Amino acid sequence: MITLPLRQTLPAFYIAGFPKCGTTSLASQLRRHPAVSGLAGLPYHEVLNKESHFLNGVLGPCHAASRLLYQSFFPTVFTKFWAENIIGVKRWMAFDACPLTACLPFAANRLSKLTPKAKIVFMLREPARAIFSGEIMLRNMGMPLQWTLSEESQALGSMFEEQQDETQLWQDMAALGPTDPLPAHMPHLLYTRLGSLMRFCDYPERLAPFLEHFPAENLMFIDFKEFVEEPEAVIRNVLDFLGLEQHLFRYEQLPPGMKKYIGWEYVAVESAAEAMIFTGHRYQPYINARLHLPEELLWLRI
Ligand SMILES: Nc1ncnc2c1ncn2[C@@H]1O[C@H](COP(=O)(O)OS(=O)(=O)O)[C@@H](OP(=O)(O)O)[C@H]1O
Repeated sequence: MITLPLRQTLPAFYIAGFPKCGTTSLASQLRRHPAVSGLAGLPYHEVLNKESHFLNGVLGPCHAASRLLYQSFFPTVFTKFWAENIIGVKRWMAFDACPLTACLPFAANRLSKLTPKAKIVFMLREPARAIFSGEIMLRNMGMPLQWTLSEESQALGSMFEEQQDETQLWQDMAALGPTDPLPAHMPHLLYTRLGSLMRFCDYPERLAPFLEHFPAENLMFIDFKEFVEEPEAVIRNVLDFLGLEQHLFRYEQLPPGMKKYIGWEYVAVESAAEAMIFTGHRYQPYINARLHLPEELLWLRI
């Protein structure tokens, strides 16, 4: 709070999603550009200077709209001064790479009020693999999930059935005004239910509010596969999209951010490779059929 008068910045751009689609890796690469800063967070974990969770209610359900509070996440005027006047970059910019943003139906409206000129990058990945990656992350964090994509399940259909409280949550989130308090149980339901992860991957529905609130030329879409295969080319496209100087960025290969580690004690999984193959084959067609991916997004399939 003491430093708040020095924190006058809101994001010039977002990596708004989607969860488990390579957002941490892209954010780490962009932070290496001298004109770019992430959050002024803590150094202990790769996500702490990457994603604010501001719209997810990290400051409490009533504080997910305040410009001043959002500014408190970003670096002070000293960082901007240093970058622009001493290093000599054209324009210094901060960004938030909270991948849940793209999943929140009220986010586009709020971001358009806070930062109408912002540019927004979305990374998309084949849904079954994104969901499986999410499951493993949550299990590794000790989450007692009631569902799994890693085991032969007789109840394939019912496992994917959305529960009433989830359906209600999505209706409530869609109806939120720009400064309304968030539903109190929102973070819990979003992080624990398979239905939520399925909704996250309903890319056309999730992207619709962003297309409504931002001009199309401010939005960029990245195929996770392309990012993995040609990282430097993709990053350089992002630099162009953001108007960042190419010559100030030197590409270096980094370890994949938030990489899956199958280490929880779960009897059905014998190896990460086996679990991946099994998941891809068994659930991928089912998930895609339920999501009704339109023609334009069929490239996401394995
Ligand atoms: N360069 C590269 N090559 C291969 N795979 C990569 C790369 N960068 C990120 N990843 C994979 O992306 C997954 C993590 O995505 P996110 O960083 O968006 O996750 S998070 O939502 O922020 O938790 C996570 O996927 P899984 O390993 O399947 O869990 C990362 O391994």
